Amino acid sequence: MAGSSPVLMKTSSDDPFDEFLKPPPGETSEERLKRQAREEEALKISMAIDASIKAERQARKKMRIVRLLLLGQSESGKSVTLRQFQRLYTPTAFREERILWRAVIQLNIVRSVRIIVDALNRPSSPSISPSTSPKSQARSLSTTRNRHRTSQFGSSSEHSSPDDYLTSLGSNDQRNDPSDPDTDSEYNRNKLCLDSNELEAIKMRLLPLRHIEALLIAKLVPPNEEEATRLTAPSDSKDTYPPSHSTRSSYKAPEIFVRPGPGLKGGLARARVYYPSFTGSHHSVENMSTNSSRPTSAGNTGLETSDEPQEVLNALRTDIMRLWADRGVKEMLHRRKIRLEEYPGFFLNDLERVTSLKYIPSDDDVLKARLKTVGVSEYRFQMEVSTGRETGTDWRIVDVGGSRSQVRQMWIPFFDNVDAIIFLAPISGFDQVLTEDRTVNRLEDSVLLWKTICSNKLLANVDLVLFLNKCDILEAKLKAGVRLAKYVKSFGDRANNLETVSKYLRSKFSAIHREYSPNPRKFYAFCTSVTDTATTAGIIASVRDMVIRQHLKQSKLM
Ligand SMILES: Nc1nc2c(ncn2[C@@H]2O[C@H](COP(=O)(O)OP(=O)(O)OP(=O)(O)O)[C@@H](O)[C@H]2O)c(=O)[nH]1
Ligand SMILES: [Mg+2]
Repeated sequence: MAGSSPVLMKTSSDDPFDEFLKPPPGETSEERLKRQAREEEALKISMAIDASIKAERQARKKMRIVRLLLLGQSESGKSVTLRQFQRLYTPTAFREERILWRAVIQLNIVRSVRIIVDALNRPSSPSISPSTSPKSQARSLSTTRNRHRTSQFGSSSEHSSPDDYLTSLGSNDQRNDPSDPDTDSEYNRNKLCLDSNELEAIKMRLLPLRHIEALLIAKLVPPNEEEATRLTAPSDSKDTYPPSHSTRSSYKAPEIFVRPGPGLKGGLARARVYYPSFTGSHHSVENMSTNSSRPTSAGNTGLETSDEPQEVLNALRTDIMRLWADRGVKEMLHRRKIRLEEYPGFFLNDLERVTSLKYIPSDDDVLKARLKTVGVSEYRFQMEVSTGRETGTDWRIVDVGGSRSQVRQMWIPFFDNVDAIIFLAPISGFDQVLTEDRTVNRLEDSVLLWKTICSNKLLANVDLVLFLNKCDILEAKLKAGVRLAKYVKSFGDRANNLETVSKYLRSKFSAIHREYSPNPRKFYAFCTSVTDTATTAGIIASVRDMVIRQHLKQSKLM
């Protein structure tokens, strides 16, 4: 039927726009000129729009967005690495935020004191000795490397974390057995340099720290963040975390966390100290800023604060220092394999300074402070220190929670579009187990994770940078006589020093990288102590250059 319409017949054979664009019938020459002027103007506008779209596209191309992902098990040093980037490349924001970390450091100190006091109050347990525990049989990495979630090196940790240690005690029924001849209280009565009256008096005077701990948790943990305050009892370790655990008199501290992003800043900000005056604009990155937080100046070092936790810590510092300096306490901790110096957030050797009323955390303090990450967060910043090719680079660094309970699958969406990954393997943990799963050796967990990351097809073209981290702790441990060969049989009788051990472990990680990478790619590895500002600055600069290079390479491929 359509063919019967003369009009449609006409338009279908000619330009369909002719009918609409042809000059109006009877147009005068004056009208034609006006119309043509209008059409020219419209064309100009249209071309200007096109040009601006093109320019915007080019600008977007020029504005480089570099994406870096930090991966690794819990306590591997991811957040510290992020803080190092902040310290180096957004120093103004980093400096301004230092004061916010004071509450975290206060909490870290309170926890260290509680670990000591609690250990003093407990009878010792022969079953925790690595030599007597059946679980402590060291097994070689090579024989069990393919088994998931099994104890390769023994679940008894020679230098376990506080939670490991206290939990293993908690599961021991001999704890309150009065017939146990080798109790620490007995030991303390006989051997402490502080006499028992002094010791009891100190413990009594330290009691207000419990209130301070509760206060700090209330300040740091966002409202409605229940998970942050509950005791972390992984479902697969019921034996060591019985449900009745929280009602015990034993101290099993939940690790305080604040979610990254606004949660982190908000939590820190709630715990901030108010100074009579503060300065300045805030250069913080977008997702770290909160409406409620006005940064205090870290420069006001001469001002005293009204901050209850700081005042209480200041008032109790002599007692804390006496406790920590006491030879008997040291011996007791040594016998119990509690190496507080190696725990995250250790500040007991800096008490004089960090409990001062005028205390402002230093860069090093911020890097040493321990605050667990939960969730995944993107940290955005532009380098304040922008030289040459870094100009205009917009960095996105993703920091994730590394514990197994953090569901590591949450990492996967961040694999897309990533320029490089820094994978942190804390190699000092060769004789430790995971806090969240005490059947898994920390080094083994790192190796398995590394294997997973290397073999991931989504990451086939992503450069992987390996930080064999916590080399400072590793060195101290090796010097103290802890032998790698006991936990990694294949290490054999090689020299038990930092150089040999780190080289050996590096070669193992390199072999996995070679074997499991879907495509051949370069292997970058550094032995790091990311809390150390001097050595880490150079490493971070190398990583920055490498990431930028990789980013440019990827851009050209696109
Ligand atoms: N001595 C020493 N301590 C380190 C090193 N790296 C990290 N730490 C400390 O270890 C603790 C844990 O570091 P984080 O950066 O919080 O660990 P994380 O990987 O972010 O852990 P999650 O947030 O639980 O996934 C902190 O108290 C750090 O100060 C290191 O190389 N040497
Ligand atoms: Mg973290």
